Amino acid sequence: MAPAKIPVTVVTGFLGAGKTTLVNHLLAQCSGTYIGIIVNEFGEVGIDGQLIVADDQPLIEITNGCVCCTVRKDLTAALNELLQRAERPIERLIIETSGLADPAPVLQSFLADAALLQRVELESVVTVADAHHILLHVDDDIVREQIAFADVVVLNKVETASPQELERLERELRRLNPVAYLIRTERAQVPAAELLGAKRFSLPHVLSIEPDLLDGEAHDHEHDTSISSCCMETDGAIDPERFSRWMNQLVQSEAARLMRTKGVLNFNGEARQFHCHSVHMLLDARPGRRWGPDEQRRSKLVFIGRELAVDALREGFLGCLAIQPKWMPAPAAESEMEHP
Ligand SMILES: Nc1nc2c(ncn2[C@@H]2O[C@H](COP(=O)(O)OP(=O)(O)OP(=O)(O)O)[C@@H](O)[C@H]2O)c(=O)[nH]1
Repeated sequence: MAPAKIPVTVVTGFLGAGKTTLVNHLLAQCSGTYIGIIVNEFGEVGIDGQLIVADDQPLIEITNGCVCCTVRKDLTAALNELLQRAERPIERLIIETSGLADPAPVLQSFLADAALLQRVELESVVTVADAHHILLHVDDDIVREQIAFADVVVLNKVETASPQELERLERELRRLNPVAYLIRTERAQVPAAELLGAKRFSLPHVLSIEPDLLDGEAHDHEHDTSISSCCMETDGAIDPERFSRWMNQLVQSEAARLMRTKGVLNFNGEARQFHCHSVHMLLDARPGRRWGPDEQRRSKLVFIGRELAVDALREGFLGCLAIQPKWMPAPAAESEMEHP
């Protein structure tokens, strides 16, 4: 008898919707299950790999592009690598796409790869929608595709919207996808049993949206090339007050251009990491895990947006160092990329 196929859940949704929060919540509920995780980030420097709490679970981070195009081959390679290097048989796979990924080519990677299809089975596509921001982006092709392809839509951050707004959002989501199972959540608190184990993926449904999906070469989606990312990194400790002041000002002054920041920070004198997020003007910072005794305490902050003022961002970030250099050095590392 052929071995059972490994169920795969694809978690998608726009920048900052709550995908990593959802993945962490699912992992926390499935501590007895050996789950392989692949996480893809838009920028060159990965942060999500550090934000996902996957202590004993195998995790591969794909950076340097968007999983739906430039690194599509990397996704298949990452899947094969996970399956090979796992210490014991993987029971389930979760793939978190970048917030700018078109889900169609991601699904294509599975459905058009005969060898992979022998081993894995798409169980469901879960799209996280941000109740606070979805209407800002709902006209973007990528967002519409993410919703249209969903088997489940998790309408997250519901505490930020009124009951009337939620009704309106749900009508909009239903218009884009009349068949998806819809769940309202705060902090992506979905019982794992509602998402994992329920086979909801429907090939006829995705083919009705993208008829040539099974044609391995087809790849006709468009990207918003005006969105780019850059990352600042430093080994110097960050002053929490300076940083908080700077970030608060930044998300307001750059509200039109800055869509997302996420970072892991080494705050001066703190034994724990600090995780900082902004989604447009919504700011969130909270302590993360303790730094390891021999771990290099490197701060990383990724910015995603339109026409990012990279020099000003770098200057602002270095201005948060606890010990200000006498001369302003180039940051330890800095990278920029544009959406292909
Ligand atoms: N207010 C509020 N914030 C939330 C909720 N769920 C998640 N967040 C916050 O939203 C921010 C983004 O959450 P993530 O889970 O990192 O979002 P993501 O979709 O993985 O983001 P990308 O990887 O950039 O696409 C974080 O600060 C979360 O703590 C929620 O229900 N309400």
